[in-house]
Amino acid sequence: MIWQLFVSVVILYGLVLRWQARHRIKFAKLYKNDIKAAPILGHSVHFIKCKNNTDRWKVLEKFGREAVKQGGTTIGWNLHRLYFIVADPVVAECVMKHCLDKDDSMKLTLALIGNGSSVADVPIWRPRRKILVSTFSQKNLLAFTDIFAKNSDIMVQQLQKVAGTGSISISEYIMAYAMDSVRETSLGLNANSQLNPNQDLIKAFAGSCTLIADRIMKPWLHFEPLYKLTAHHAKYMEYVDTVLGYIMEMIQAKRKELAEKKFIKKNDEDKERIKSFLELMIESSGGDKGYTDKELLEEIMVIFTAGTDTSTLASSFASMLLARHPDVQEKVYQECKDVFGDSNLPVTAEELSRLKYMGAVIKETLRLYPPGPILLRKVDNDVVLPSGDTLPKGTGIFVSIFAANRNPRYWGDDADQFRPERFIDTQLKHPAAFLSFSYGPRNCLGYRYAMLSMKSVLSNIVRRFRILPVSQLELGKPLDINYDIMLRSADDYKVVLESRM
Ligand code: HEM
Repeated sequence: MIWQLFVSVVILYGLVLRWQARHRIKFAKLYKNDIKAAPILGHSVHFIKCKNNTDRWKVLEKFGREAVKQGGTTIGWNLHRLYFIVADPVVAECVMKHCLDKDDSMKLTLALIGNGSSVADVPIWRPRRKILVSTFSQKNLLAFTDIFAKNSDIMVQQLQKVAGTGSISISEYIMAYAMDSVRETSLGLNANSQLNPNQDLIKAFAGSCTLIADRIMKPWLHFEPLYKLTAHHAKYMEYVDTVLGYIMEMIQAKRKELAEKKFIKKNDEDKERIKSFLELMIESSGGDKGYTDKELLEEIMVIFTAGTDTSTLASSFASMLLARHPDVQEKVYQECKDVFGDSNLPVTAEELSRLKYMGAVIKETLRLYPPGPILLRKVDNDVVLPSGDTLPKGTGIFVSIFAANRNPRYWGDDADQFRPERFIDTQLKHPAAFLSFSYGPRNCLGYRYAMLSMKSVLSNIVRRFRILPVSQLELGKPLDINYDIMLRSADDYKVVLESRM
């Protein structure tokens, strides 16, 4: 009797879910996907078979490529949840304009970022985005170039110590540079972790990001009440408390400093001082009447999380690609010689703006290896697609930046080849054809910051070192990649540096 009751409840629940999903089921029938789906599990069956993140990435890549094969879009079922998979710029432009809410999986970062603008729901995000935009002004960014120049000089001094000693993992050095630059531009603190690497904040920040990525890839850790019982959660909270405690102290100190300065007349030195994101956010949000300490903490965490790993990965991938394409590296080197001559002075914003070919190398790197290869959003209201079909509320959006950036319809038959000239010779076929920094009202705010920072790093490396592959067999070959919510090198970013001096 109990058994029959249980079966009846399960069947009834299934019917309710199906009735709720009726518009999505109708929509799904309009799209073809040649990748087989299993009953109940849907396409998520392909993830169950994966042994590690490399296997998971292969499945995700396959879905993106399937969308391209089917004309730019396809669908995928994750249990009863429907995802609309997009690898076409025209459709991407539409969904990224109209679907601004992030997928629920982003909520797994809650303890670290809270309601920070990169993950917040639209009503919280919209006013915060306005404040953030004003802090990324051209004037502020150009002032940050001095910080990038100083820190990238320290980075090459560290690299000089290991040049000529065999293969090194270049991302370790670039990550230390990025942490110092982000910390200095966001908090105004010159912490110099490149010279003192064993700092609690650095370890705790890196540890918390690793644990978030690990959790996102393990669906059994997604259910919050159960997750809270695990050792994983305990370790994560230990890291989070260290990071947030440190930044909160900095916020309170800055508030105190600003309150004391209010009554002192500004002198010339004060006017020329570089203002950090923290100070700019306090001012732009309305000073004492603006952001609370908690809101400031959340927005600083956005800059930390959005700004460190992304540009570290891009500069590290670019270094590996330069090692595998010596002809491209030679052109970058010649351009650096034209712009900097024999100067060993810190780079300036004006000089960085003249590095056009290097700009193309960075974009081509980001096109082929976008640090965030997948973008997940959700549909809160029905959206009419360019095809005239209605994308129903409740559907998930999976934009495969990786596949769209390699879509041959927009990039030609050599779309998988590393060819920086394509960013110099030709115009984009569609404004959303290059999606690495996303597109639309919720795109990346750090684009210009990242370009200045990456040019500073790469110009300093290329001027001082010849970057070589670990083996001659790697020459001209694409990179082997891995995934843990970010695209990573499967070869630990290994290169060999040879001093040019
Ligand atoms: C190569 C480097 C970078 C890449 C490839 C990149 C890419 C992205 C992507 C794909 C998004 C998601 C946008 C969306 O959901 O549509 C994003 C958001 C964001 N990025 Fe970046 N990013 C980079 C560097 C940076 C840096 C250095 C900063 C800050 C210093 C930054 C700040 C932000 C912020 C604030 C957002 C949230 C925007 C919003 O939700 O309104 N990014 N970025």
